[in-house]
Amino acid sequence: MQTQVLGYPRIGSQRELKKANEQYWAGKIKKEELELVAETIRYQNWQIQKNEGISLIPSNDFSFYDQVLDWSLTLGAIPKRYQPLRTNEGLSLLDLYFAMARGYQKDGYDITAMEMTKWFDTNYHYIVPEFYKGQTFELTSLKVVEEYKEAKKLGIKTKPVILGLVSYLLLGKVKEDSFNVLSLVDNLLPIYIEVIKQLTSEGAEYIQIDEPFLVLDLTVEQKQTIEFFYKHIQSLFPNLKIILATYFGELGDNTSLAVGLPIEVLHIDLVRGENALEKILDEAPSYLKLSLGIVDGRNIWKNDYQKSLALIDQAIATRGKEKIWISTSCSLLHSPFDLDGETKLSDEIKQWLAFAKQKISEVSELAKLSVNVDRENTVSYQANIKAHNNKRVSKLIHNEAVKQRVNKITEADANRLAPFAVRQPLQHAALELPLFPTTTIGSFPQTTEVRQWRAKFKKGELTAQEYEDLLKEETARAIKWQEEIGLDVLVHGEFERNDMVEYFGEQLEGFTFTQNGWVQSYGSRCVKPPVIYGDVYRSQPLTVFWSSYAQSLTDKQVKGMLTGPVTILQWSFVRNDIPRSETCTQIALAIRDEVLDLEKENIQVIQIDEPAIREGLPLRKVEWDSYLDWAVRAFRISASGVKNETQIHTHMCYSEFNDIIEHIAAMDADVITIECSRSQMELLDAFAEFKYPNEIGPGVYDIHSPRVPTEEEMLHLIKKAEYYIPNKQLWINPDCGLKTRHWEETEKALIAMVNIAKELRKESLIEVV
Ligand SMILES: CN1c2c(nc(N)[nH]c2=O)NC[C@@H]1CNc1ccc(C(=O)N[C@@H](CCC(=O)N[C@@H](CCC(=O)N[C@@H](CCC(=O)O)C(=O)O)C(=O)O)C(=O)O)cc1
Ligand SMILES: N[C@@H](CCS)C(=O)O
Ligand SMILES: [Zn+2]
Repeated sequence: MQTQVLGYPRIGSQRELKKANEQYWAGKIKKEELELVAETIRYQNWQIQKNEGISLIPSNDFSFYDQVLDWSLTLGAIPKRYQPLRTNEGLSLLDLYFAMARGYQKDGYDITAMEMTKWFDTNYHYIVPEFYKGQTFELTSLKVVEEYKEAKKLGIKTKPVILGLVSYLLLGKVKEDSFNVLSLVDNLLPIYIEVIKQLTSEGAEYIQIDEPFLVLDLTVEQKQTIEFFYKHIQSLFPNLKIILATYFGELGDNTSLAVGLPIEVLHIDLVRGENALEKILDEAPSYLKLSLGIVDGRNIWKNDYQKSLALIDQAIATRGKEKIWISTSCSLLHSPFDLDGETKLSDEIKQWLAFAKQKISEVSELAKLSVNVDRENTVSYQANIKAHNNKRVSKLIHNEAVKQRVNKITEADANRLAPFAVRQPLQHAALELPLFPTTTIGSFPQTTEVRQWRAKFKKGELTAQEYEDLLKEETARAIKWQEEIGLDVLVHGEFERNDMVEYFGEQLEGFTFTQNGWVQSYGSRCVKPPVIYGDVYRSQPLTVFWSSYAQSLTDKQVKGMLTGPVTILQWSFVRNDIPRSETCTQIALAIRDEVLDLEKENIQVIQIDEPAIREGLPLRKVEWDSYLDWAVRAFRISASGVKNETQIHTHMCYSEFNDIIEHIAAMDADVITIECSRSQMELLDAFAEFKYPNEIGPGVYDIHSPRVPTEEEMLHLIKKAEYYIPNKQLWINPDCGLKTRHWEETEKALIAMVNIAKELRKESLIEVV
């Protein structure tokens, strides 16, 4: 049986790439040292897969920052503003690449970064290609060819991975003029041909072409272009064996298109599209090989061999074993590296898990078992069955009280006492805030010191009291500084949190967490998603201590700061034995309890962050309503227990709102703060058109860049916001939390932001007079 892996985690088993990248950016190591780290990671990844006996190992799945940005550089899709860097002889292609990802503000240059957005419905972010009318392309980076050659030298004949032409175009954003992005196909095609030519002449037999858009709704023109592309490539390279990789969902109405393409292998995601197998087996022509993506690349649960083998058996019975490959559902980019390194997980839970390294063993084992007539008597099969049986009956997982509480939720539990129109004046009277109230989104810089205190505390080098005292000092400093600069609603700064989801996961029951289960979120930034293995509940307050402490230091309002149920769900590894909606409701009840405890402690403004609500939207539109119904309801359950006077905020970033605005409104938060500056306030369009009734804080500056915005820039954005939203509804705040920033730029930016609010208030007084 042939096996393949669609992609392997590239951050390194100990996040070596993250550390090396950050050192390179800080000028602490040379390019050669960074490249050596990268080479070592690639070598190790290939070796791990080879040792597991994977038949087709990917190359070009490594990336210094992001695979879509790699592809933009390969194709020469470099926005014009980077032209001065291209002609600067002191800068390498790698420097240009990092400048595109992160912006370039030094040596007299001030060039903004390219936009970043969510990779489908994952928590991974890619760099959005920018397209211009009539844009031309040129082969600029040969990374894909070089990495193929590098593996070949090591004796491994890989399958290079590239992004399909239509998916690449659809991932991008049209800039300046509005035009049909498919009009660029003719200009782009020659570069694809050139890349494939170079790869095949180096000996590449297989190329994996990723076309994830095939699991989304496509227009007729998009479908035709996909067909045209593959037919064209196959006519030019008749000996090339194309593996067409689709993932993150079912092919659905694109099935006949996909199975009819002139390709060698069609890869399908059987984790997300288990029910689609029959249709594909029916429709696929007999010569087509099917790669079954049976091992989940997006979760950490051990594969259920019994269930997987039933599907594999069905496929083999229909097509014969020569036509069936075994694979991961998608790239393992979304999985942590290696379970073996986890020494603190309970043995009971650990036996249910598999990280990337274990997942490739599963691919290999499944391939072997699928052709073994005596599989039931093998050690690997027996061990797998035993682990799953243990899980099914484990006392760790089920909690009757939680299930009963979920069943008893009433409509009233999901509704505030009075509508917003009644709540708003009560809140204004209670909070006495000025026009254009200023606030921040929650986190302040997580400095190296703060992270080191936590690391030392975890290693036992600081006592709990010492750690708490240091965090108290940091919080007190932040409160004092916010008071000094004149912010209206203060935050405690989130210094005690390692991450806005992991922190909650560490304290809630039904969750466990890992020591080293890092997954890349963007560039060098990683997250360690907690693991939800059982029914969730709150056994003790989660945040009350820090919010109350901060509130005790000031007469101004301090916002309580919580992560919402949908975001906790979305950014965790979620149990797969009950529907996600049920787990989400359990989390909502836990957060509701916390909201009520904060209110009891006289916290009058409480923010429940839901940045992931948009990202959780199913890829197919037909499934949107059902998701939005339970997701919005979960938020409402978490927020609705409070008095009318208590002001509930929510926050969202990286989100387009146009198509879900009525559901955002249905969340009924009193104030929503959103990331808005990079779209130059265009995101407000949806709120204006919908006549969104509640209050809004459109972000007035981009927090992802160290660049300090000028007062003029921010003022310009607020003036634009006023065009969309009446100023009585407007708040002034940055785009998102400031945890990734340094204090130096944070101070300058926020002082400027507060100044502008003061100016605007003066202006509005003059207007009234
Ligand atoms: C808002 N975003 C978030 C997303 N998902 C989340 N789960 N959380 C988010 O905040 N998705 C969408 C966006 C993505 N944005 C970000 C932004 C920033 C990060 C980030 O900064 N990640 C950190 C890791 C954060 C963390 O967990 N830190 C821990 C451990 C820190 C650590 O590495 N310690 C060192 C020792 C410390 C030292 O000596 O310096 C170690 O263990 O080796 C902590 O603070 O305790 C990152 O560094 O990548 C992610 C997503
Ligand atoms: N409260 C969080 C939200 C990030 S989306 C923060 O400020 O970091
Ligand atoms: Zn945010």
